Amino acid sequence: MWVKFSKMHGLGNDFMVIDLVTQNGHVRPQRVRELSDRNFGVGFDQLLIVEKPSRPDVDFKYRIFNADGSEVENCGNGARCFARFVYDQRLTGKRCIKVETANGLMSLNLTDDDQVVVDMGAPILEPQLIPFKASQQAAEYSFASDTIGEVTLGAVSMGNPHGVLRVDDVDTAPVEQWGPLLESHSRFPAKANIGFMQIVDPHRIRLRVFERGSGETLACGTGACAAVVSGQLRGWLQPGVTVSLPGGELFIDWDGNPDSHIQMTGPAVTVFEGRINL
Ligand SMILES: N[C@H](CCC[C@H](N)C(=O)O)C(=O)O
Repeated sequence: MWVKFSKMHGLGNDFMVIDLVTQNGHVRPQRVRELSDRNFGVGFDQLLIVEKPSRPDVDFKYRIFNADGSEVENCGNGARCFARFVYDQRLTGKRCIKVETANGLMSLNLTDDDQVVVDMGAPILEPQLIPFKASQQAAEYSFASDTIGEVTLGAVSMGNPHGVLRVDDVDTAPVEQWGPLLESHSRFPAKANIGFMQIVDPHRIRLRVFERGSGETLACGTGACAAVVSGQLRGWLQPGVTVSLPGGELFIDWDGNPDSHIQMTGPAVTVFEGRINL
């Protein structure tokens, strides 16, 4: 089934975006893996699918697939590109767009200065909902890893699971070595995205993220939210944080109340359009 697609990115975290509202197609994990290949396919970190919503008070359904073909609950950088895509493709004339994901509802707002503000919802901190194996909820957890030794991290879900480690310098952090080990650690029954966070000051961090199902990416929106939540809960950060990722900067605003929603602000860029046999 030939379909049109857009190739987009949010700070270098790159996506293939397909409208299955006006086009027909079915997503198969094996085909996702083929298309995500940067030599034999289009190449992307995630595939984003636009579908008709399942409820009348929502504009679209937003589905996300990692490069390995796994379908996941949320993608922050993808949400900004989703909003830009449905507006530019004239699937909606709205600049405030409500979408449903596997994690629930999100509001996406296209601003006049070419940014996108996303209401990312409230963080999920209860271990069993992250999911993370722990006897009780805490701001950080320490446990032994056979290969790494003692590990201390924060555990936060933004609909998708994240582990957040503090490091002195992201440039020398063991992302390639520890990322895959912690991504698949038994304490994360659904695996996890692993963030390596350097505290610059109470309103600025540097961050690298080894993403579940895609490896290290140039930016991770849910990872930025998880890192800011973890940093504030651990007393290192104050509300209103600029997150500097290898691909650029996001602004993450959370007042520290566990029930409060997190607002993420950042860019979304269309690189090219194409046609592909899905
Ligand atoms: N790899 C993530 C999904 C994409 C998240 C990331 N690209 C973002 O911007 O939030 C996971 O398996 O939960």
